[in-house]
Amino acid sequence: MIEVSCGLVRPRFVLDASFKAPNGCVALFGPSGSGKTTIVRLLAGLERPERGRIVVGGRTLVDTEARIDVPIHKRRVGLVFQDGQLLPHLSVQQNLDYGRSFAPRDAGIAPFDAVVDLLGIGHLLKARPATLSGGERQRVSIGRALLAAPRLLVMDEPLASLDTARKLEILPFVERLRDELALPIVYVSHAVEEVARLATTVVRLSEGRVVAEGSPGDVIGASVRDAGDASFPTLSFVSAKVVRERPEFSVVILSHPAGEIVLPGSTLRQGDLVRVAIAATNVALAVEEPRGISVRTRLRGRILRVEEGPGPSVHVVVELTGGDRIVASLTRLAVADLDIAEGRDVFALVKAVTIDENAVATFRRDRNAG
Ligand SMILES: Nc1ncnc2c1ncn2[C@@H]1O[C@H](COP(=O)(O)OP(=O)(O)OP(=O)(O)O)[C@@H](O)[C@H]1O
Repeated sequence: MIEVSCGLVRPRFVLDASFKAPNGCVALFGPSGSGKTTIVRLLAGLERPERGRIVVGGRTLVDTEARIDVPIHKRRVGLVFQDGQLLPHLSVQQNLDYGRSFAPRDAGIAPFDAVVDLLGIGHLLKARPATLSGGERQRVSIGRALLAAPRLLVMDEPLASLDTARKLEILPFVERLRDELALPIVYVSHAVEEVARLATTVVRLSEGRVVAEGSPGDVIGASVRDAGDASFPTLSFVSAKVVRERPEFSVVILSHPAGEIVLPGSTLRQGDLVRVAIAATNVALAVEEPRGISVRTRLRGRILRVEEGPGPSVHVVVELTGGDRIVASLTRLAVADLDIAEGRDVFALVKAVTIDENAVATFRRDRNAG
């Protein structure tokens, strides 16, 4: 469990944030200046709250009333920032050793080979940071943080400086930390697709306060419409299992009670349980089964409600056969022409190529499913 309840006042900013999240990956999400990095600094001990408490895994790091303030080097909080911050004059091996030197004696010998293996950096040990790609540098900085035997890993925009291909290279490693090492992670990001993929709990911040807290589906999914952040896309989350791999087309086929889902991607394997984030703008509706159409993903469902608004488009919420909801963004003209209304049976159509691979969460262990 990660519990934060902190207040502090700066000249133009007031933080008054509380959340309680089970172990897993807790994403701090919100617009610029909402207080994400401030919470990171409080967790790491780089800053002190004026009042409040921070408890991680039953260990109190801060309690202003009880005058507890565990010093930085005893917190066992590993930090990974956007720009890796490796020591340039040292090799990868020496950078990793430097991280290991922070591991407390009673933490036992950090499993160096296991960390190197987990992050796939064994072939880089002799290299200098300047000769690594951005993705490799981030893997090394994650390794350095892990070797200090942290009890909590805090990642502040760790992928922000990487392109899509490099992000796809790192995300599976972060998933392994979450699932295989069961290391609690606090993850800061602006990118909704990263949050959709990694988070087990999302804490949404606005102006120093927690405005929503819960599962990704609840906080950034279909059930909660935009709470004042216009740049925030409406996403739906659909969970399904990979039943077939079609490597010749670089796609996999998922089975959902409402129909098959085709996903681009080469890293998913048969049997994987995945949670796919689908943007409402990428969903179309058909009132009868379409034929002779290129869209492969055609999910059966029934319209739950039509969320009227003043603009040209509306959100139509569809309850899929067998569970999960999907939101389609349609013009009001289409809604009128097709007589789209509550209770009507429809097919939700999703073009596979519109699904962002970065937003597909894979759960190889059932405890994180859902
Ligand atoms: N050292 C400081 N002194 C005074 N104000 C600060 C300081 N650091 C940050 N702030 C202010 O605190 C507020 C919250 O900043 P914070 O960095 O936590 O936001 P954030 O959500 O991480 O934003 P971003 O996504 O842009 O990184 C901002 O208004 C910022 O200007």
